[in-house]
Amino acid sequence: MDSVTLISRYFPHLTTRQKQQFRELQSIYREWNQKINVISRKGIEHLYLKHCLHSLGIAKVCTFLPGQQVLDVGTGGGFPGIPLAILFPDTHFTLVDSIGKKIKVVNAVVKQLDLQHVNAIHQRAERVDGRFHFIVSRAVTRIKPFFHWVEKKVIPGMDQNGFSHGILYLKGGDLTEEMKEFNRAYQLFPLSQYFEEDFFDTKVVVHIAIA
Ligand SMILES: C[S@@+](CC[C@H](N)C(=O)[O-])C[C@H]1O[C@@H](n2cnc3c(N)ncnc32)[C@H](O)[C@@H]1O
Repeated sequence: MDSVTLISRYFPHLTTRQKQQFRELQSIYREWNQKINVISRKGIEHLYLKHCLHSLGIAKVCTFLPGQQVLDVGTGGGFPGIPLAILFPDTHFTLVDSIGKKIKVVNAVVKQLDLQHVNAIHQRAERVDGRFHFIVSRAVTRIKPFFHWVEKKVIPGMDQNGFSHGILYLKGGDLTEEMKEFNRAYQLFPLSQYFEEDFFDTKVVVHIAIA
């Protein structure tokens, strides 16, 4: 199944421009990954399943609205921020990472895809200024320290769909211990309820409401 067919299967309303942007990602990452390693070799082979579709799991849980601000913490090569930004062209995205060369790759992707609603910053998450409706992330740290880094950066409230602002974190595997140390309410959304590939069997989105 080619790249866009996989994404379109679960997101059937993509525009021609969005399909083209997803299609272009593979060659852009292949080219940049030779200079600066941001995705493992295996990851590049499975770019659309393990990086793009996984990132878009967040979109199955929450539809970002025009004008909302979303922060991607520890974006690395741009995940989950870049696929989400392609899907939501009217939402503003800030992608941060503490490693400058990763932000260099993200900036190249942003430029090549002409994603004018995306801003990439070389910064530690704890030091980012600004306030956001949602904070997204994958594979950066445990939920408890992550929450302390970012909780004050969320604009408390609820969107017009009744979904609380807050954190949307992509996690996998057994979360029992990790969530036990986190003394706050949260909700888990298993991605297997949206995507049928085995890869998603243990994957979840953790939503921490800051209302
Ligand atoms: C394993 S990578 C994950 C990258 C990307 N989120 C993904 O899933 O492909 C973790 C990233 O988090 C970044 N990172 C770790 N601590 C950070 C912090 N305090 N502020 C900003 N970035 C951080 C690292 O530089 C690294 O790029």
